Amino acid sequence: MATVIEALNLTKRYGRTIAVDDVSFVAAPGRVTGFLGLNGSGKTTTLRMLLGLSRATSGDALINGRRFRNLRDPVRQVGAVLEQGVSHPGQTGRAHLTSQAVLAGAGRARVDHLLGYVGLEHAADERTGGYSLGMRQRLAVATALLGDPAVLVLDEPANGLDPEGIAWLRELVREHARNGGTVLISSHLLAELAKVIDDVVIIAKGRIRRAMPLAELYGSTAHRLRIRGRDPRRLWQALERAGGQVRTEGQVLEVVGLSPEQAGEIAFGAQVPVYELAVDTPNLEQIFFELAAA
Ligand SMILES: Nc1ncnc2c1ncn2[C@@H]1O[C@H](COP(=O)(O)OP(=O)(O)OP(=O)(O)O)[C@@H](O)[C@H]1O
Repeated sequence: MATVIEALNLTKRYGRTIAVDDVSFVAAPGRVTGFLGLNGSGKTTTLRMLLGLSRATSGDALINGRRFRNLRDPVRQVGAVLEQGVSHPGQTGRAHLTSQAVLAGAGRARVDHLLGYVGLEHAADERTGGYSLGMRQRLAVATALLGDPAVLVLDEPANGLDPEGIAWLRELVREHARNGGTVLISSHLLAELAKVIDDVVIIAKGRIRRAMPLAELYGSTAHRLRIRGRDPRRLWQALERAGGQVRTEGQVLEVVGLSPEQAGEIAFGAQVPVYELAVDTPNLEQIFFELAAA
């Protein structure tokens, strides 16, 4: 069955601090939802409530309509990679996975399959204390997948992964969603995250700033032009007269509020030869910082 993650007016207070303030969003099946926030914005607190590790002050965090603690067989429904994955350093990767497999009702064949799937087959019998951060992340991903859950909650899963590992993770996440699964993923690697997510939820100071498809977020953001001409001052004045908002980076003007066609015509009308005109496509990092700082 398709499984939805829902936060409904979720609030968490620690004394006078409101860590999470009336947060609502949905992560839908068949889609990858990015959860973005600066340090201290309330991401981890939200995810912990979702996973039954912390109790909401008010509101609800639901997986398929139920609170985590009311889920039947939670490890078969939800797999999670949280920061600082837990494995005993003296245990081998295989032993760790095998002990966790008992909880998930998974057999040895599944353990072997997952060790291969996450690329740890060669290190499976080494102690995890000797694993690199990236290898520990791979083991955490394997652990999350043990019960073959429809929902994956991944908090900074790319930590410590090399470029190959990041590409592997991207494919894993996309495939999970293609197969109808629900993925909620947080990462501070925004350019990478933008390649993998369908929907975006941005949280700042405990409150949701945006929750929408990524394409819609891009569409709602003003495109920025970069224009360089022979006489920047004259060009600036002409663009402003036509309603553009202009900033400058030395010789290059940054313009919001005009199309490239309009800017080109305005420059022509002002008799300023244009040497360069480019449209900056909105990028997640830029949009995020503007929203997170506001
Ligand atoms: N156990 C706690 N007791 C008191 N305050 C807390 C506790 N846990 C979190 N907070 C506060 O709640 C706010 C949100 O913290 P949270 O860890 O959820 O942020 P975050 O977005 O996950 O940050 P990071 O990216 O650094 O993990 C912060 O102001 C933090 O100091």
